[in-house]
Amino acid sequence: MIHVMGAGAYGTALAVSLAQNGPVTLWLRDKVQAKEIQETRENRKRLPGVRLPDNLTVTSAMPAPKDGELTLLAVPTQKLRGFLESHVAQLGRGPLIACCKGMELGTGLSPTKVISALRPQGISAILTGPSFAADVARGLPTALTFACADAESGTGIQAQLTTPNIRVYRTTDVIGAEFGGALKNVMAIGCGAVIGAGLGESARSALMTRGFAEIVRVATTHGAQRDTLSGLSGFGDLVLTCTSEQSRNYMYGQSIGRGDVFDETVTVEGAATARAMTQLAQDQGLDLPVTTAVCGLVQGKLKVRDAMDMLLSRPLKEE
Ligand SMILES: NC(=O)C1=CN([C@@H]2O[C@H](COP(=O)(O)OP(=O)(O)OC[C@H]3O[C@@H](n4cnc5c(N)ncnc54)[C@H](O)[C@@H]3O)[C@@H](O)[C@H]2O)C=CC1
Ligand SMILES: O=C(CO)COP(=O)(O)O
Repeated sequence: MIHVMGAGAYGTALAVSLAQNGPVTLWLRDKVQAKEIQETRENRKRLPGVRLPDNLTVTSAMPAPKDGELTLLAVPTQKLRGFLESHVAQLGRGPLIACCKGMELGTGLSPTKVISALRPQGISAILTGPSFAADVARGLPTALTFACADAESGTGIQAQLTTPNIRVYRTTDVIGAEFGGALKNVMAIGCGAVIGAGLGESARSALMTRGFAEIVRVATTHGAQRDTLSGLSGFGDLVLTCTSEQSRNYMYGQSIGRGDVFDETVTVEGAATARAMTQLAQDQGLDLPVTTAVCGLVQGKLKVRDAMDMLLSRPLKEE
């Protein structure tokens, strides 16, 4: 049995795909909604048009995972601490696998660090990489990174997370996987803003590339390996998110660029992460020009043109 916590778009999609291997429980906090999804076999709110397989059970009763059973945490990064504070005692001693991308506002902590802070014993790991929920749920091919500091346990979990349409690669570089996944969303907001403001695709390419250099710089400063950042969870997800209109971060950026209002209920991880990383950069004396510019955009303190001018007028240097 695999347990998935959070029936948002991604939690539901992962549950659907994993159910190809065996029984899965999908937990959500709202009793009425859980009953409706379990009965209609569809998560109309978050993942419309996808029929849930028979061996996927949707419930609002918190399951009690047995030792060794995997629990996937698919709530947004900024909600992870609150979720764990309420439920960590019930989750047992099995591996807890974050399926979210971001850094926590206020602490600058990554998802696995938040998990370890609330449950110091046991494995905390992360599943990340380029994949839209709708693609995963429809059985389209995807490749993800599973990062677990313990190589032996990681190998076993990698096999359990692999499904007919999700090919899972393994790494022990948790820091690299988490920084790549968190910061690609920040860059996607910036790229969306560039396109929304009509600055052109050449400008977007410049921003993506310099954004990637920034991700590598900050992540390696924190101990990440370059290879991880060039892989699925870094470069791979950056490309997907900065170029696809399926991405909420990218579309949020576009709305900033156009000066439109964006639906505040939509999950946009990069907005809080830009603020968390800008704070971290200030505390640690790091230079993160793109992230800082995106932070200015999401806080409404900068216009896209001014942000671009700021980046373009920095001192000239070697690439
Ligand atoms: N949607 C996608 O295509 C992908 C999403 N992700 C990541 O997955 C994570 C979740 O995103 P989505 O599922 O798309 O978001 P979503 O907005 O579709 O759903 C979030 C869910 O979390 C639940 N939730 C919020 N706070 C909670 C709490 N304290 N306790 C229990 N449940 C809580 C909400 O009720 C909602 O159902 C994010 O970090 C995102 O970056 C990763 C890859 C793809
Ligand atoms: O992380 C994602 C794709 O890998 C989903 O991106 P958005 O959260 O921007 O929709």
